[in-house]
Amino acid sequence: MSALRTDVGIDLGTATILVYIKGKGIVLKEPSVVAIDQYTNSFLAVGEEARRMIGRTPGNIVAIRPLKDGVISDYDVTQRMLKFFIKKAIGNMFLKPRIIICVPSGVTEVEKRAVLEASAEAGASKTYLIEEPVAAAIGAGLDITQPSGNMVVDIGGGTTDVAVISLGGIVESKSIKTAGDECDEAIVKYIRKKYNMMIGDMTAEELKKQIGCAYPYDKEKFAEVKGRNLINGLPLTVKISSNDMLEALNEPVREIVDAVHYVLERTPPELAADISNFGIYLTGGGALLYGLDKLIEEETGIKTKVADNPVECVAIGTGKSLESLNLLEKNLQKTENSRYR
Ligand SMILES: Nc1ncnc2c1ncn2[C@@H]1O[C@H](COP(=O)(O)OP(=O)(O)OP(=O)(O)O)[C@@H](O)[C@H]1O
Repeated sequence: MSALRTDVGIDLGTATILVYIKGKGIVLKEPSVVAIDQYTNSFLAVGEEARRMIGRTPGNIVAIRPLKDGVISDYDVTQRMLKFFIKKAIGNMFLKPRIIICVPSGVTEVEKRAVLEASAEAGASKTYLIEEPVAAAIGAGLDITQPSGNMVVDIGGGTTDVAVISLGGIVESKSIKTAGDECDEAIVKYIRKKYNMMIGDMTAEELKKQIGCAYPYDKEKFAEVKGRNLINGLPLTVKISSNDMLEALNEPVREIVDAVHYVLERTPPELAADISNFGIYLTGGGALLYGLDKLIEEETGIKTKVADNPVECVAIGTGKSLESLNLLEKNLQKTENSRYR
């Protein structure tokens, strides 16, 4: 019977949800967004379709991200969303799956419980939690089972997790609520102040992906951005430069670099020596911000590398940990669903 059981790994991210099925790999990757009709409380759209509705909905419809800031801010919606994605990814199973879900390293016991309950409600037979930096390190291809220090900086939508991992566990870490979303907000604020123009979060995110940077490009880049003129209320188009982006993103980027320093300063010397040999690995979508690796390398003097497939690292790591559930057992918090029924 056990051969029929499916093991599922989920990266329940604030920006993206990825589902990994043992033996198949990543089968689903969608924005963690739902559009809800407030009159009926029913879901109108989930995932990519709902993301396109952000900032464009009439009064009775809201497009929300229930996991904003790396925590479950709307429990009921998260639960329904998780259930929807699990069903979409695996269909109706004969045997209920075992599920490993990734959570940011700073989550509270209450938030962990909320994730476990949501998973149970979504049909898991057993749910295990794995801390995001551990999954990110495994996904980045680091051998964390050895007694040597590995540093991972996972920059997601809502949180940045900086962690030093050795022997499969976190030795030192810091989780801050500054990541991709804060960068988008910083861009919105900067453009409002400098150009008297209001742009939406999605436009800011596009701009960040196009010409955003944490370190100057060799050759300055430009992009046109459309928004609303705050003085006369009319549509406006402005040409923005990558140097604008550098200035706009200075504060959130600085907070991320400071978090790396904070963890390095508290890392035991033997492990710090390992990190300076092996380097720092950046994972998560935020790792794709141009020049962040260069900046961290310059500021710490330690070789810094963006992992392959940074957006998928956590899901891949969660998936790989399914293969060695027993080995990682001590880092996983096991919960029988029956406790929550
Ligand atoms: N090319 C890019 N340049 C800069 N940022 C990017 C790029 N591609 C994606 N991002 C950002 O990465 C973030 C999403 O990353 P990811 O999918 O790893 O987050 P998450 O795992 O859902 O969030 P969290 O770890 O906080 O739960 C978004 O803020 C997105 O704008």
